Amino acid sequence: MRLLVFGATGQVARELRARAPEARFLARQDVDLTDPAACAAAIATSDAEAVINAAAYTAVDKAESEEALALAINGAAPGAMAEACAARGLPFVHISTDYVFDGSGDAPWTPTDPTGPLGAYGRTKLAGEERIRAVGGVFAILRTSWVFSAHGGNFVKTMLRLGAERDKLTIVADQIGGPTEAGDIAEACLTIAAALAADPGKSGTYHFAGAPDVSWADFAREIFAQSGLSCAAEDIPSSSYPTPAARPGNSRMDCSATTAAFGIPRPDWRKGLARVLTQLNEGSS
Ligand SMILES: NC(=O)C1=CN([C@@H]2O[C@H](COP(=O)(O)OP(=O)(O)OC[C@H]3O[C@@H](n4cnc5c(N)ncnc54)[C@H](OP(=O)(O)O)[C@@H]3O)[C@@H](O)[C@H]2O)C=CC1
Ligand SMILES: Cc1cn([C@H]2C[C@H](O)[C@@H](COP(=O)(O)OP(=O)(O)O[C@H]3O[C@@H](C)C(=O)[C@@H](O)[C@H]3O)O2)c(=O)[nH]c1=O
Ligand SMILES: [Mg+2]
Repeated sequence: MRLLVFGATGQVARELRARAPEARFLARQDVDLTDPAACAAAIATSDAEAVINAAAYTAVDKAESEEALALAINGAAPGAMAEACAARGLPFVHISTDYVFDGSGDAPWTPTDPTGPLGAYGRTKLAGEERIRAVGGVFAILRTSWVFSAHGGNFVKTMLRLGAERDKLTIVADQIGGPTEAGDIAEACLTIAAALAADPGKSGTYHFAGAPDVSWADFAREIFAQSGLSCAAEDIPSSSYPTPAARPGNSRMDCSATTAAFGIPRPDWRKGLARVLTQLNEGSS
């Protein structure tokens, strides 16, 4: 299937490139997502059979002071992409986030649960979702969480850096979610694009996160254990780690509809972590 992908350098985009090298990947210099008309034109002039958006504004704390820019990239651009896809009947796969939820309770969020973002990044990602759903067409919004890979900036690479410098780190233990390897997300996007082309009736909003659900502190301990770093992770509450953006406490996501519709189970992130650490040791970062 001929694919057009927005994004080339990000965590998920790089994993898509590794799995679908023949696809067309649009980097920032090809199409800037602050220009919705350029996003639409790239689709209108393409011979692609499906479109994946793997680009976004992902700086959670910085978004608090740059919400207009984040909204252009995470809201207006995906809306323009969805319209251009719908005009041509092309399946559109878009990635969203657990940060659209308010983090209350401890039950896994289902795709139809009420949203309530706590910060600017989550608000702008929700705006993108809402524009895509309003357009309709053939689409899947895939909400994922806590993405890591050997490339780019992510929690695993932060912990490897800090864990090599320090004997002990204090890590929040009251935010619970599913770490997700970017390679697993790329695979899911490719499967979903093909499934949507075959059955447009599968259009909708879906969840995809690695299992099991853990705290960031649990995640850090597994990173230190698997990498052999002798650094302790001490549990702290979020209140002891103030950040510009508030993050959800409960980021657990119910992924059962994704498994039912597309046959994709929740991947074990501990295996994904092992693969990423191997890649990093081989020096492919
Ligand atoms: N990272 C995470 O933990 C999570 C991410 N997500 C979602 O998953 C998706 C993929 O995220 P991830 O791979 O981590 O993203 P990254 O932060 O690794 O990469 C973001 C990508 O978006 C591109 N981009 C940003 N601004 C623009 C712009 N103005 N014009 C063109 N391209 C732009 C970047 O290009 P450049 O390199 O030029 O800056 C980069 O390729 C996003 O939708 C994100 O919201 C969901 C849950 C968790
Ligand atoms: C470095 C560090 C972080 N933390 C905490 C802060 C935060 O609550 C948590 C994770 O920090 P990060 O800044 O890596 O995470 P953050 O950038 O908020 O990650 C989010 O990114 C966006 C794009 C998403 O969509 C989300 O799913 C999620 O992955 O760890 C500590 O408690 N101690 C530390 O030493
Ligand atoms: Mg971050």
